[in-house]
Amino acid sequence: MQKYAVIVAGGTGTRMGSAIPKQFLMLHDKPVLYYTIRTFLNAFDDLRIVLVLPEEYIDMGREIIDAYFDDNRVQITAGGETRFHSVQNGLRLVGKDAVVFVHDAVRCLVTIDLIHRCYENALETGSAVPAIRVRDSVRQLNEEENTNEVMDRSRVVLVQTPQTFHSRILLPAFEIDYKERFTDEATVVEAFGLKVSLVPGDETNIKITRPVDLLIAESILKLEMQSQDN
Ligand SMILES: Nc1ccn([C@@H]2O[C@H](COP(=O)(O)OP(=O)(O)OP(=O)(O)O)[C@@H](O)[C@H]2O)c(=O)n1
Ligand SMILES: C[C@](O)(CO)[C@H](O)COP(=O)(O)O
Repeated sequence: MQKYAVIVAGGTGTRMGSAIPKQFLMLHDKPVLYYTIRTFLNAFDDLRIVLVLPEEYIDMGREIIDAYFDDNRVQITAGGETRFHSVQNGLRLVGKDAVVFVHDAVRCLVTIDLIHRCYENALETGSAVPAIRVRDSVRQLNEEENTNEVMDRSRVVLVQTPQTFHSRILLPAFEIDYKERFTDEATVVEAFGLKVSLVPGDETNIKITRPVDLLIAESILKLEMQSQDN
């Protein structure tokens, strides 16, 4: 089975507030993007990457690929106005009979185990959406009455990437017109009329969104590097 990872790095990182988009910030001694690409390439020898970048950062992205990776395995394309549009652009380079991982470039601590778990589940059921349980109590805001009420947290999960699908599901699903609720692939596939299957995500598979996330990622990476040394 062909395997593609569409790695979306087309955002500008407004919540991070850095001079360059967060996917290019340094984590330890390499750009955030480097770790994401490395893990996917190491997960399967025959996996190809479609890297989606902001138009104005394509040269910077290409420099990272040239410096660290086999550029025969990585294709670059330009992103769009929202994450949905960036995924749509990336999917144009994906083959028809394949398993497709769609992954946030800024979830750079993704593990090979999680990628394999998603692959196996997508082969079996057509989809795999990683998710973790919530640790905090959860409340719902009722805007109309300006009130709030507790929710049953055992019925709530936090959704991660790589969201993984057979291309025969994902490609037609992404022909749909954009809606604001399409914050991930699962919402698009559901709008296409299919259910998605959840798999256990990883606590450490965080999305670097705000400056504090970069500090957390740095600490997790340090721990991982220490455990590899021992
Ligand atoms: N038009 C966009 C917007 C986002 N992304 C990517 O989608 C992932 C998750 O998005 P998010 O964390 O929201 O990144 P940004 O949009 O860059 O951040 P912000 O919302 O703070 O501006 C990131 O890897 C980001 O680069 C993308 O490819 N194209
Ligand atoms: C795809 C995602 O990472 C799943 O949790 C998330 O929906 C991306 O959201 P963002 O607002 O674009 O960061």
